Amino acid sequence: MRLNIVVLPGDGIGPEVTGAALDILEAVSRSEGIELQHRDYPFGGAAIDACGQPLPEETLRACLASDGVLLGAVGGPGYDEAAKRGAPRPEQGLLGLRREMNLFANLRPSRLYPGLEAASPLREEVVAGTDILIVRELTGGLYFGEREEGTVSALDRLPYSAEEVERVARAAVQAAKGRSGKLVSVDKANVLATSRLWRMVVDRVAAEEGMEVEHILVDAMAMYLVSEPSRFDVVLTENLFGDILSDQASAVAGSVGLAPSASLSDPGRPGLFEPIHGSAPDIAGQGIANPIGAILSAALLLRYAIGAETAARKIEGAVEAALAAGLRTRDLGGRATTMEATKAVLQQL
Ligand SMILES: NC(=O)C1=CN([C@@H]2O[C@H](COP(=O)(O)OP(=O)(O)OC[C@H]3O[C@@H](n4cnc5c(N)ncnc54)[C@H](O)[C@@H]3O)[C@@H](O)[C@H]2O)C=CC1
Ligand SMILES: CC(C)CC(=O)C(=O)O
Ligand SMILES: [Mg+2]
Repeated sequence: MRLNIVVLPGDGIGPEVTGAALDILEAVSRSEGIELQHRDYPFGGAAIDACGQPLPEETLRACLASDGVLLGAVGGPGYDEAAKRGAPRPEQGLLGLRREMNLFANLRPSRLYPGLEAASPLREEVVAGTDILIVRELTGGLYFGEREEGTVSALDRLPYSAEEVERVARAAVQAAKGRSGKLVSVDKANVLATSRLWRMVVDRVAAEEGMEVEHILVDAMAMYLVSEPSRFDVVLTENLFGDILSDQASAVAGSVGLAPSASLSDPGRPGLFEPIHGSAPDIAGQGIANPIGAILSAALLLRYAIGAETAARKIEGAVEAALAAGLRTRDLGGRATTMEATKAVLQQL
C-alpha cells in the first residue's frame, strides 16, 4: 500500500507536533508495509514569511494531489500585529485550504482515556465514560460569510444553504451508525434563521436515515458538556459552535493537546488531519507541547485516506497504553517533553 502525504507544519508548536506525528507514522508504516512518502510545504505564517501569502499556489496544488494532508497549526501574535497593518492572516490560509479542498465534515473526537480522570477539571464520577464525537460543519457559516471590517461598525454574515446542512448531517448520521447510534444536533433555533433551517434539514435527513435525533440549544449544550458529558455520543453542529464546543469537550477529557481531527470531503477526495489546538505561542519552541493530538490525527489519516484500519488502531492502542503507563506531558500535570512523549508512544508500538 502507498501513502503520499503533504505535511504542513505551520507555526508555533505546529512543527514540533507534526514532527512527532511523522515519527509515529513512519514507524507504523514500516511495520505495516505501507510505502509512505511525505513532503513539507509552506503554510500559514511560515508561508507568509517565505512568500507573502498563507496558502501558496504550490502548497494548494500538492494538497489537492495528495492522499491526505497532515497539518500542525497556524497563527501567532506577530502575525496578528502585522494583520493590523494590512498583512494577510495565517488563519485565512487555513480557511482557504478548507474551502478549496471542500472539507465540509470535521470529525473531532474527545474521549476520556483510562487513567486520565485526574487531568479533567471535572469530578471523576461526572467525567467517567466520556466519549464524544463532534461533527462540525467546516466550510460554511460565519467563518465563510461576507465580512466588513470597521472601527465604528463591522459585519460578519452567517449564511447556510440546505445543501450544506444536508451533506454534513449525512456524515454525522453515518458516524452515529458506526457508534452507539445516539445523535444530538446543536443549534440556536430560538434566535437564528440559519439554525431553524439547520433543524429542519437535520430532522429530514434523520427521518430518511431512520435515526432519532435530539436537538439541544447551544447555550444549554455548553452547560451539559460540563455537567453530564458522558451522556453524549455524536454531536452535530455548525462551524462556529463546533469550534467552541470541541475545545470545551477536549478540556473535559483532559487537555486540548490530546484531541485530533479529520476534515473530510466527498469520497475519493483527500482529507486534512490536524490536532484541534492552535499554535500555542505561550509554549512554542520549548519542546513541551503535547504531541498526542497530532499523533492521533495521523491515525485518522491512515484510517480515512487509505483505509489502513490496523495501522490506525495500532497508533491509537499505543497512545492509550502509553497514557495508561503514566505518560503525562505538562498540560496533563506531568513533566514529559514532546520528545519523551513521542518515545513513550513509539515504545508501545
Ligand atoms: N487549526 C489551527 O491552526 C488553529 C490556530 N489557532 C491559532 O493559534 C494561535 C493561538 O491560539 P490560542 O487561542 O492560544 O489557542 P491554542 O490552542 O494555541 O492554545 C490554548 C492553550 O492551550 C495550550 N495548548 C494548545 N495546544 C497544546 C498542546 N499540544 N500541548 C500543550 N498545551 C497546548 C496552549 O499552551 C494554551 O495555553 C492563534 O493565532 C490562533 O488563531 C487557533 C486554533 C486552531
Ligand atoms: C484558526 C481558525 C480558522 C479555526 C479554529 O480555531 C479551528 O478550526 O479549530
Ligand atoms: Mg478552534
